[in-house]
Amino acid sequence: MAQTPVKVTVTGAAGQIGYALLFRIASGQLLGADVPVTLSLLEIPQAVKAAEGTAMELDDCAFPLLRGIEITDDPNVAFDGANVALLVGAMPRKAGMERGDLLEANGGIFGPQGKAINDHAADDIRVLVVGNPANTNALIAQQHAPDVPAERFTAMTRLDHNRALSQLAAKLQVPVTEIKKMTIWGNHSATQYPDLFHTEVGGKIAAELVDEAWLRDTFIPTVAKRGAAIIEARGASSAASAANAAIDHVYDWVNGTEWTSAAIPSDGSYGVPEGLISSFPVVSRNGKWEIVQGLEIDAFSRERIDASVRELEEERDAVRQLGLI
Ligand SMILES: NC(=O)C1=CN([C@@H]2O[C@H](COP(=O)(O)OP(=O)(O)OC[C@H]3O[C@@H](n4cnc5c(N)ncnc54)[C@H](O)[C@@H]3O)[C@@H](O)[C@H]2O)C=CC1
Ligand SMILES: O=C([O-])CC(=O)C(=O)O
Repeated sequence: MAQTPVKVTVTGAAGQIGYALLFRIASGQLLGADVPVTLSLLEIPQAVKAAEGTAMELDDCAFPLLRGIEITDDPNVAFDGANVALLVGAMPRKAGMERGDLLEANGGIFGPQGKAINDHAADDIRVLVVGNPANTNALIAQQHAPDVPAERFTAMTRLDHNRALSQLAAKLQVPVTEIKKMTIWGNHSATQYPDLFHTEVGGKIAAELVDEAWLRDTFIPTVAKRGAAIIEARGASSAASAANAAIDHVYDWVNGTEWTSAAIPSDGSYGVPEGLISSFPVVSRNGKWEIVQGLEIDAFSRERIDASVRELEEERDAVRQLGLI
């Protein structure tokens, strides 16, 4: 029997991440090479025409797995029956801004989209928030979707994870595939903590293979500030690498994976207040993210995890003050 296509809704479909993402979804890289999809593209009215242009190009690829494309400026239509929602549509930051500066500008987008997901999405909906500040936008969307299980709302720190893998691989002159158990903790922001104390390279702990000054003064800031470095170099924020990370996140969530990083609602593990959407070491089993348990956290790591979590609490309090949650 023909398989029912999976409906994937992408917001901000006419933006730069959208352009790097849609063709990969349609080619089967988001869910699997045998999973047919329909695409729903949500845009603001002034960008619908550009999204239509992208849809024409998608048609022109004749992707065997792509069973339909819908383009709309109405979230209630876009999320109707959606199985996967990639919330990308939001303003990107410019040179000199921190991601937190986008809180007010972008926060207002995610409440109505959360409500539309609540009211219209399929029962198995999975949501990945990419638009910044991603963790807190995910919290806003989740708070407007009381009927959807809270753990279906996640935010993207996979790009940070992949950046950390690449930086470490270059330092140790090993292929990225040699590196296991990399972790990003906390917020997708400059306070994030890429942790090498549980990372393994050839069976050895990565923190013991590099000197402490490099770890503290080069590795951590390079990973945490990579987004700004890309903006500085490219004149625009990361797009293809962000799309790639979104593909990695959803593919692994649906199909299962060993240790990676994802921002998911805290259950209180590792002292992260319950409910905050914070990055953790995770595995995916049976279509669900699970936090890796039982890790020892030393004082160096504790201080950095706490700082990033404090920032998440401040963002949560700020959006409360703004009446967004
Ligand atoms: N979590 C992460 O690792 C990363 C997050 N980002 C964030 O992703 C977001 C998108 O980045 P780009 O694609 O480069 O931006 P872009 O400006 O190229 O595209 C954004 C698109 O969103 C649309 N949009 C705005 N409001 C919308 C709404 N209410 N509903 C639907 N669509 C809407 C705009 O019309 C535009 O086409 C930014 O917030 C950026 O900071 C970017 C890189 C990495
Ligand atoms: O830094 C930005 O504004 C875009 C982003 O989130 C990233 O590249 O990590």
